[in-house]
Amino acid sequence: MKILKFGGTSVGSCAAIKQVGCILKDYVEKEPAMAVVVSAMRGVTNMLIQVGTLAASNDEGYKELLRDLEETHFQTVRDLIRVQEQSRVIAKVKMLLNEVEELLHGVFLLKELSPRSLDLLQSFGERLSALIITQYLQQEGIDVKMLDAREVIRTDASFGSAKIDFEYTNQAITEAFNAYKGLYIITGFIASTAKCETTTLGRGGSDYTASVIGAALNAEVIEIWTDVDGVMTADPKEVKTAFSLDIITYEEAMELSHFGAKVIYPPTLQPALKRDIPLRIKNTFHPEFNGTLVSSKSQESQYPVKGISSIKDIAFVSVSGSGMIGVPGVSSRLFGALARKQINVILITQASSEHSICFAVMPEQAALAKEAIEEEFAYEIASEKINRVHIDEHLAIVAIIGENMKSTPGISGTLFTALGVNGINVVAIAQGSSELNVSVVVAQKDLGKALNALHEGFFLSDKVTVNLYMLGVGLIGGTLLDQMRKQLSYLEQEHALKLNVVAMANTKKMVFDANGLDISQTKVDLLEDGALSDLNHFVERMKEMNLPNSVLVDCTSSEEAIVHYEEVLQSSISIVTPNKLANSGSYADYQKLQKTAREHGVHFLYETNVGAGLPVISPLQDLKKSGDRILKIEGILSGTLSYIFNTFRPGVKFSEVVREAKAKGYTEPDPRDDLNGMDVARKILILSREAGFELEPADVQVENILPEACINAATVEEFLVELDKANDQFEQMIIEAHEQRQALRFIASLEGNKATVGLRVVDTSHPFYFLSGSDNIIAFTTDRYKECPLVIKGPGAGAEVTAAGVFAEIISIGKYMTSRWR
Ligand SMILES: NC(=O)C1=CN([C@@H]2O[C@H](COP(=O)(O)OP(=O)(O)OC[C@H]3O[C@@H](n4cnc5c(N)ncnc54)[C@H](O)[C@@H]3O)[C@@H](O)[C@H]2O)C=CC1
Ligand SMILES: N[C@@H](CC=O)C(=O)O
Ligand code: NA
Repeated sequence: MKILKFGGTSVGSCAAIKQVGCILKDYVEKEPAMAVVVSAMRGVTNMLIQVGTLAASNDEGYKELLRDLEETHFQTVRDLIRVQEQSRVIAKVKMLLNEVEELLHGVFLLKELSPRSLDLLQSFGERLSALIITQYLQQEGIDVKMLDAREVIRTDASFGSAKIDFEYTNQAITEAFNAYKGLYIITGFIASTAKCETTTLGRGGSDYTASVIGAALNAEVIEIWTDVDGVMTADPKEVKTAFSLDIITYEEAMELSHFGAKVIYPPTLQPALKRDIPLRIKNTFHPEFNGTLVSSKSQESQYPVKGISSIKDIAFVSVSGSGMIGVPGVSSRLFGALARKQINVILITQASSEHSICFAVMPEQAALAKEAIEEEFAYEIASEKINRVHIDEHLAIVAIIGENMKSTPGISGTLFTALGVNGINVVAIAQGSSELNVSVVVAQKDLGKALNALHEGFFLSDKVTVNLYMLGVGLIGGTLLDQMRKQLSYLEQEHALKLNVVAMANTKKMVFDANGLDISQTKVDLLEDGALSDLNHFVERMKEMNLPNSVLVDCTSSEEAIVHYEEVLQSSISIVTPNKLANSGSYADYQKLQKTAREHGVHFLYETNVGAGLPVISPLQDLKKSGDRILKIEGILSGTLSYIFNTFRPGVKFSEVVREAKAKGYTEPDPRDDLNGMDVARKILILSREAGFELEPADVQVENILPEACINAATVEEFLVELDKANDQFEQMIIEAHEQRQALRFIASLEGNKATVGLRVVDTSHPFYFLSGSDNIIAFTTDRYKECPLVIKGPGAGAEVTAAGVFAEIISIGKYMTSRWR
């Protein structure tokens, strides 16, 4: 025998009831013996309570609400029942509703809704739905009969949450099922006293009905049909990657439901559980899916943790003081005082120092808890042996749950790593001695991030999602977007790395989507409907979204952007950037960012600051880390200036070559930053710092090659016009060099702690003579590379290579995140 229970959403509309009909039709062919318990239509119980409350407060408005209630049911009949049968069924429904009307009229006159009347009033929800469903199923040719549970389930008169008389009830159920071998449609939630007064069974009442009937008939399984795919690994509203579990134990179900999984309410299933009757949670709207089996059997599973659950809002109460150490009876007095005030304690922690006891309660009980404890310990508080009670609010509890945790080492390692790398502070920890549940208290604002980080750590360790905030989608950012678009599915399939662009901004617009923007669209389309760009808001939103594994990708050249770096790193968000400004300001600022990133366990990566996509900074860092000493750095660090002096020849206009470099995407947004040596100065400054020298910007000697008028031009266009006028001056320089078989090279060097940048003349014997395109060349002379320097050479500017360098660093963060779980 199978017992099926359909909850409110499963019978909440005409379409849903039709769906139930399909499921049952399918079942009756294969499963001759079964019974079906139904809840009231979705929202109806609440409406009944509301209408009763209005009537009791002598508010005529109850009549209108009653009409809505009538209409809901009439409309369902009209939608489900064939026209020629409608009036007959509507008459039956109307008879029940007339009773409701009479009852409410009495409540209205008496201005009182007693628990007894409320139970009777609520019973109509199930009686109406069972009636309509029975009529519908009969019309569809399914042989069914309605059973009003009040005929078989007997309770005491504790209205609202009545206690069942199992002896009578079990007997009555058996007799009812002996008398009729077909399919019963049974009202959930309601019962009756020996004096035929209607009662209800309290929270989870329809589940309880199914369980009581299942236990009485020793059912083979109880199927709870709802609107989700069984019990999920986490709340899918919070964790998009949550998935449903095949099998869990009663205890796991119990723990999960205690911490907020609303799918079932196991306490009401006790009668069935006592008889070891398994439950299956199924989705009415996805019936072919197997759902979750809840039974006494624990199954070997690839996941030691079965689910992650939470309580959104708790208050954390701390009682501390020297007078607690080694004094027996303190906790008994403490919890006794709470119990007397009916305060429910959700979680308790005590450090072995015994100096404090902390516990969590619902926020609405916090003040009462404080009062109760301060009253109980008034003497100790007055004599300063115990401190005043301290309450922390806006906290939440996250719990990992699973029977197999007890036999699996490393669970807490994963738990704290997942929280730690995402900058989530753990306020308190509690683990039951059964090791079935490990709970941590965290700030409420971190709850979503904590759930996602833990879910990733325990269930998706073979796939990591990195959330990207893209600031600046000009040449480099736009190219990066193009490159990512092409690689998304490859990275996901071959490298278990999902890149989620959750925000994008340029100077004009900004857009956000925590689920990930659809980057198959162009940046123009994506930004079209965005809000007006505002960097402060952008950073605020980043913090509010509070997503795990977050990275800011700053592809601007903006001074305003770097102002936020410290705050971003402090929010446990990594940064990847080609923007050189942050590392080329004051040494103190440079150091501060390095330190902040280290302290918060996040990455600050900027390989593209020097040599674009060429590996320059990381090899230098490796030399330094492995104990080498940097003696000298010499190089051509500007792709633009390299291109210009590799291309510029007598007879060619200098300003035209500059325009070409700009068109090829080598230059800074303002090419003067290249030509005035600033960009190169920044790069040698960054390299010097990476090499261990504490240089300030003013320590770099820069020889500028631009005429004054070019420097002073108001816009890039005006600058290019001015540059046209200076062509002769550059022509003269190149002619002289060519005559000597020499080349012009813009060289940066660092020796000791002296850094210079300027235009030099080199002959064919110089290693920098033979270069082409946008080549950079960098020579490191070190203790280990003394005779022959370590040389890195290759294209050092351009959109594709730079974006690729940024992309590589994003991937390296993803890889690091994946490696955490392996
Ligand atoms: N072109 C190259 O070969 C290389 C460039 N870089 C660096 O890459 C960065 C980007 O360069 P490009 O893409 O050429 O610049 P770009 O001017 O084409 O794009 C900059 C983007 O940043 C946005 N932006 C600027 N300020 C902003 C603000 N305050 N708020 C929001 N958005 C803002 C702009 O709207 C634009 O989308 C620069 O820092 C540059 O130094 C680094 C290595 C090589
Ligand atoms: N404008 C820069 C771009 C790379 O940093 C250059 O020309 O090198
Ligand atoms: Na580089």
